[in-house]
Amino acid sequence: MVSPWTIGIIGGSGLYAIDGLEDAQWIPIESPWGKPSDEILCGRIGEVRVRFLPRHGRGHPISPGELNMRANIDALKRTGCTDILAISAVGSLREQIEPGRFAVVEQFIDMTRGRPSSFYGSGFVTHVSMADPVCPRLSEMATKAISKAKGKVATGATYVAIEGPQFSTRAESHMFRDWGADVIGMTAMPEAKLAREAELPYALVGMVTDYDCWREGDAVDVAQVVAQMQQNSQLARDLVTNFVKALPKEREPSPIDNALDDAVITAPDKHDPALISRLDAVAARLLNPER
Ligand SMILES: CSC[C@H]1O[C@H](OP(=O)(O)O)[C@H](O)[C@@H]1O
Ligand SMILES: Nc1ncnc2[nH]cnc12
Repeated sequence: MVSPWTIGIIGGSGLYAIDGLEDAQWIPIESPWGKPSDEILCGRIGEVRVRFLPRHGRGHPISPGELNMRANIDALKRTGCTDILAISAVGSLREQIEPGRFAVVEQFIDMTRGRPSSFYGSGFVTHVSMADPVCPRLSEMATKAISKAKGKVATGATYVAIEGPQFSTRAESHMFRDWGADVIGMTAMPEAKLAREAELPYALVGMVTDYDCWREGDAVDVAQVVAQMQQNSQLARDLVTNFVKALPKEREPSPIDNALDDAVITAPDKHDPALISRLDAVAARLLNPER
């Protein structure tokens, strides 16, 4: 029996492939939002359909601020994803969240600037709730999958997204700690917002690669991140396999499946047909209820 789950995996720095995909094929997906980061690796693990997208593209050609996150989320939705598990390299802002540990993210602080952060706008004005930005069900399953892979895990983390591509200054790093952030990265925003706008439950696992620069004498560099990523990449792959294999047979509906209910404020006679046509995948449930 085919599973009701189709899991989108967004692989971050160092995670450019996953293990154990059957019938795997890289498929180019066209999106009205432009070019996704790469083709999507489509296959299945057991009965579960899996869609894998390397966030920065294979070989990491795309910088965080230049990622076309709208195209990425739209493309995952077009391949039938019901849910997204995203994985990111992160710096730690807490002594007890040491490099090598996985941090399951619960909240975000968005310090990115000038990135297209919504599918909606004039002609279809929409305000979704981001109070609880991740799907608790996916986060819990991810936590169990990390533990099963014998990875160390911290839950309930707050992720601050910076614009990058430069790492933070020490003053910023201290400020983010004072604000309550636990981990730092450059990519999960607006990715998580866009997933919510596309009614896709989303969870984020941070792979801690460094202590950023708030500790006396510490400063992060790419070599450090890559070395730690290499040490942990098998664990990250195991976590993905464990996560998919442990999905329940049934998929109970999630409130995030209906995130657009009560979110659209523009009157139907003021809709912009050009925008509506680009929303054919992300707002399909609302716009084509008979599908
Ligand atoms: C290679 S260090 C900085 C780079 O790593 C993280 O990417 P991702 O979240 O896709 O794993 C961070 O956000 C930066 O883009
Ligand atoms: N310290 C850091 N700051 C921003 N992004 C990161 N990705 C990995 N480590 C990071």
